[in-house]
Parts: sequence; structure tokens; C-alpha cells
Amino acid sequence: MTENEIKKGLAGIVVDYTAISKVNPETNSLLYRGYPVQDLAAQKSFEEVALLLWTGELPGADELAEFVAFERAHRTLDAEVKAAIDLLPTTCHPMDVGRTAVSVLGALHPEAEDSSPEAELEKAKSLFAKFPAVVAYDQRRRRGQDPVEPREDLDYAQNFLWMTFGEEPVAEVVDAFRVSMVLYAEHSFNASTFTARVITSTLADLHSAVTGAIGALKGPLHGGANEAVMHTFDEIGVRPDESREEAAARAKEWMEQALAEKKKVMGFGHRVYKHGDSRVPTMKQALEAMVAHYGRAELMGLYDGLEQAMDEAKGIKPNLDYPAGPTYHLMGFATEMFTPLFIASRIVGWTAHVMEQRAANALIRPLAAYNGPDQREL
Ligand SMILES: CC(=O)SCCNC(=O)CCNC(=O)[C@H](O)C(C)(C)COP(=O)(O)OP(=O)(O)OC[C@H]1O[C@@H](n2cnc3c(N)ncnc32)[C@H](O)[C@@H]1OP(=O)(O)O
Ligand SMILES: O=C([O-])CC(=O)C(=O)O
Repeated sequence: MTENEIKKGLAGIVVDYTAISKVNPETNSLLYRGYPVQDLAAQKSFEEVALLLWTGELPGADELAEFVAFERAHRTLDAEVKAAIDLLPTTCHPMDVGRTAVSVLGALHPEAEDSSPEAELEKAKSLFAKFPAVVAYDQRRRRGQDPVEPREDLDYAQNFLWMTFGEEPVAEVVDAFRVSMVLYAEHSFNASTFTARVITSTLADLHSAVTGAIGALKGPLHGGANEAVMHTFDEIGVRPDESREEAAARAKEWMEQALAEKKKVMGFGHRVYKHGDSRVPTMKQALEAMVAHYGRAELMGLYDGLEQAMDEAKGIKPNLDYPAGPTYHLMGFATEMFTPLFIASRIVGWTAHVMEQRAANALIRPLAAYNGPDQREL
């Protein structure tokens, strides 16, 4: 086997079919089950998008009402999950908390080992409903605040923000949050989804697949980048009293220096998109709405300054994590909670892929070219 035959990182390798989403870097588009993600983000609730991704079709009124009722009835943090989180120090990363919580939910689920399509869909819906309370509880305990019980009169996005901040969120913030959930929900064979499919391919259970996927999402080359973007902003210095132009100038200078030092700047670049991420314009609009709502134009200066300097120097474009990071910051989430928010959304894509993998399974087991020592005597 030659060097050229080895596809490091499986770059450019097509490993299977999927009918869940289509990422097209040529047209810079992303379709969920055939629908452009921008249209879904503009017109549909996250609950509707979840059903679309799981079942292949947008729900009718009855199906949606049934799921909404299920979701609202399953939002409370289980006592065992709460106890497990309480055992973890607040010095650990919230992704560790999310990973542990899903693992505990798997151990508790009475149908954990039932991989019939009906049981898998029920488990996916249950994780969708239960995970926000994990994020909200962890965010509040880290801030020394008491937990806030879910409210059945609020939709998914409203209730998520309610449980986290203990205040009824305003419509603009709910909408930006909903948009972020829709955009983060699914992206074909990304590293975490592929992890979920590898685990499923051994015929392991759905919660194991999602637990493993969370591990893959944590890294800064994948989901961890939304958190890392905010660390970059903090390193440059977030100064709310500064003008947009001043902030942009400082950000440009920072980026020039970072690139001169050959640093990788998180929130830029993508394995598949090379001319820009299809989701960024929609997420950037949501960020701009938050910037206007909170009166923080200077953050947009940092955003534009980094983007322009990266584009001028290397032609590398931002990915979804770039606008999502500062959006969550403005909403009031602690930086370390950004990637758990990504989990809450991507649970939908992961579980859709678990079901798809299960339905037409082949054990995923590639080959390696051995380059260790030749056979030798003991
Ligand atoms: C929602 C998501 O998960 S989106 C991805 C989030 N991840 C990030 O934002 C992390 C930062 N970005 C990166 O590390 C990369 O762009 C990846 C991992 C996302 C994609 O990487 P790959 O397709 O493997 O490209 P690769 O890392 O080989 O980069 C190609 C070239 O662009 C450069 N490059 C790519 N991204 C960046 C970046 N963010 N900052 C600086 N240079 C970069 C590389 O240094 C490399 O340059 P070289 O050829 O001179 O060595
Ligand atoms: O597709 C990828 O490699 C990463 C990504 O953008 C995502 O998972 O949303």
C-alpha cells in the first residue's frame, strides 16, 4: 500500500448512503430530507424539524401535537441523573456532565436494549425532551443558583431558556435560539455522527451511540469550536464601550499575528465546505438580531475584523460555530455551556443516523497499513 492510497481522516471517502441530509459544497447548500435548511430555520419549529429528520417527512397537525405533548411531559430531570451530576465537580467540563447524563439515561431506560424502530424513535424523542434540563441544571449549579422547574405552557426553545435563566425569554431571543437549534441539528457524516454510526454498527444500543458521539463532539476541531470562538474574543478583549470600528481593527491585528504564528483559529475552515458554510448566513442574521437586541455592536466589530483578516490572508471562511458562539454569549450562557447546547440539537441528527444505520447495517471496520517493526523473536 502506498502513501497515496491511505486516506488520512477518511477525507473525500464516501462510506455509505444517507437520506437524512445532503451537504453540497458546490452549491453551498444543506438540505434536511430535501428541504433547504434556511427555509426550515425561517418557518419551522425545532420540534417539527426533529420529526422531519427522524421520520423523513414534516409532521401533520396531529403527529406534531402528539410529539409536543410528549416532549412537554418528559422535561423533568430524573432524580438519578440529578444525583449523578451532583457527584461531579463543577471543575469538570460541562461536556463531561452531558456525556455522563446520557449514559445514566441509557442505564435507566427500560427499553435500552430494544432496537426495534418504534423503541429507537421513542428513545430519540425522550433524549430530545430530557437533555435541556441537564444543560440548564448544570449551568445553574455552576452559578450557585437553584434549579428551575420546566413549564409545560412553553415551547422547547422558550422552556430551555426559562429553565436556564429563570426568566421568561423575549421573542427575539427565543427565535435566535430556535434558529441555532435547527441549524445545528444535522450535518451528514461529521465526526460525531460517524462515531454514533460506528457504535451502532456493532449493534450496541442508542444511548451508547449518543454517549460516544458526545465524546467526539467535545473536541475543538468539531463542536468544541463554538466555545473556542468565545475564548478568542476574550483573548482579543471584549470591550462593550468600544466602537464597532475600533473592535474590528483590534481583531484584524490579532488575527494577523495569530496567522503569522501559524495558529489554527477555531470557528474557521471546514472539511467539506471550502467556500463557506451554508448555515453561516442564517446564523449570522440571528447573531445580528441579538447584537441589536442587547446593543452590542462592538461584538460585530470583533466578528467582522477576524473574518476579514482570515479571508484576506488565507481565503478561509467561518463555519457555523463562529456566529453561534457570540450568539450564545449574548443570550447569557457561560462559554463552557456552548458545546452542550450543540448536543441538545445534534441529538436529533445522531439518533436519526442511529436508526438509518440500524436499518441497513454493516459493521464499520476499515483497514490500516501496518508500519511497525517487522516480525521479531521474543
Ligand atoms: C460545526 C463544526 O464542527 S464545523 C468545524 C469546527 N472546527 C473548527 O472551527 C476548528 C478549526 N478548523 C480546522 O481545524 C479545520 O478547518 C477543520 C478541522 C475544520 C477542517 O480541516 P481539514 O479539512 O482537515 O483541513 P486542514 O486542517 O488540513 O486545513 C487545510 C489548510 O488550511 C489551514 N486551516 C484550516 N482551518 C484553519 C483555521 N481554522 N485556522 C488557520 N488555518 C486553517 C490549515 O492549517 C491547512 O493549511 P496548510 O495546508 O498550509 O497546512
Ligand atoms: O460536517 C462537519 O464535519 C462538521 C459540521 O459542520 C457539523 O457537524 O455540523
